[in-house]
Amino acid sequence: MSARIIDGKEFAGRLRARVAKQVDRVVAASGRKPGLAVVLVGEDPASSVYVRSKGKATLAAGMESFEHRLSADVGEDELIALVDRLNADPAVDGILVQLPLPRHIDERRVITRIDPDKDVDGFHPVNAGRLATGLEGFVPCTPLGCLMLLRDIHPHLAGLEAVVIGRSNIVGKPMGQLLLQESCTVTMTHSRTRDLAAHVRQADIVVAAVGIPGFVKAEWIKPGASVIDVGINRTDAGLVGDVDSAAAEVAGAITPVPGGVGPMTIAVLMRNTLVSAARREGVTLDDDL
Ligand SMILES: Nc1nc2c(c(=O)[nH]1)N[C@@H](CN(C=O)c1ccc(C(=O)N[C@@H](CCC(=O)O)C(=O)O)cc1)CN2
Repeated sequence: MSARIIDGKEFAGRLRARVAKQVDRVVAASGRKPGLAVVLVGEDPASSVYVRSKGKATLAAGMESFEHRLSADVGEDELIALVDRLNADPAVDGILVQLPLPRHIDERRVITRIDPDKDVDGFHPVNAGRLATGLEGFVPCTPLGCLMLLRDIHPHLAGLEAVVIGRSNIVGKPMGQLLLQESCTVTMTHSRTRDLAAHVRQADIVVAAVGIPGFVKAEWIKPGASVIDVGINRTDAGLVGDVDSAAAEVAGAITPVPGGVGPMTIAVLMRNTLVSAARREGVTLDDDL
């Protein structure tokens, strides 16, 4: 049996179209477009591509894009000063500092300086706490995108066994929280989990976010399970995920790499930016976001 291939690119396109349709509500209420500020430090080629894509997607949605490119040797204090200016700028609804940052900059200090109510990446500890306690805040884009794909496959997630592989603050931990909120039975695993295969074999849902090419083997997957592959690993063979490609013969549904989770990250960022602007301006949005 071959798995249904989950077309994240197509799903993301539809989400971006729904966002674009509702931007006018903020414009009508406030006389201004929602604004997203993206900060890139250095010239990492992949990060440069992602930042360019974010700028293009922001403009395509009818929102304002503010791009700040700083040299790789910028001082931490200078970066913090920029974040402070963006926090205070009324035209900016969302602030995103592209990661990873150069090693001389303390990523945590920068992230915690962003106003939590403009933190459309959902990385600030206040937003992590809001997610963990069920309060309204911002949820990191990649795991929220994964959840949207999963909800599409499983209209009833409650009671399903979910295994998350990876415990990063950006994907693994928030993914676990989101699945828990959906009443899944969640097992958090990582590279030091004993007998990972045994955990994965029990899972109706597997989310792999470890950053190791082909780490999750096809024979670990329960037949019919839904597999969300968050890995984007650059190898000699091109871009590959964290899940062995043969898993598509066993799973019920699986995300491809590329074209699966990746495009959802930027689409959800557009969604979070619109939501931020709507909250700040007291505008009500449709539930389909
Ligand atoms: N501040 C942030 N930094 C980073 C985030 C983030 O959400 N916020 N996530 C990643 C990078 N990222 C967005 O920033 C991102 C990664 C991948 C894709 C994507 O569409 N990937 C394509 C493949 C494109 C390629 O060739 O690389 C796909 O999977 O189809 C979009 C955004 C780390 N940093």
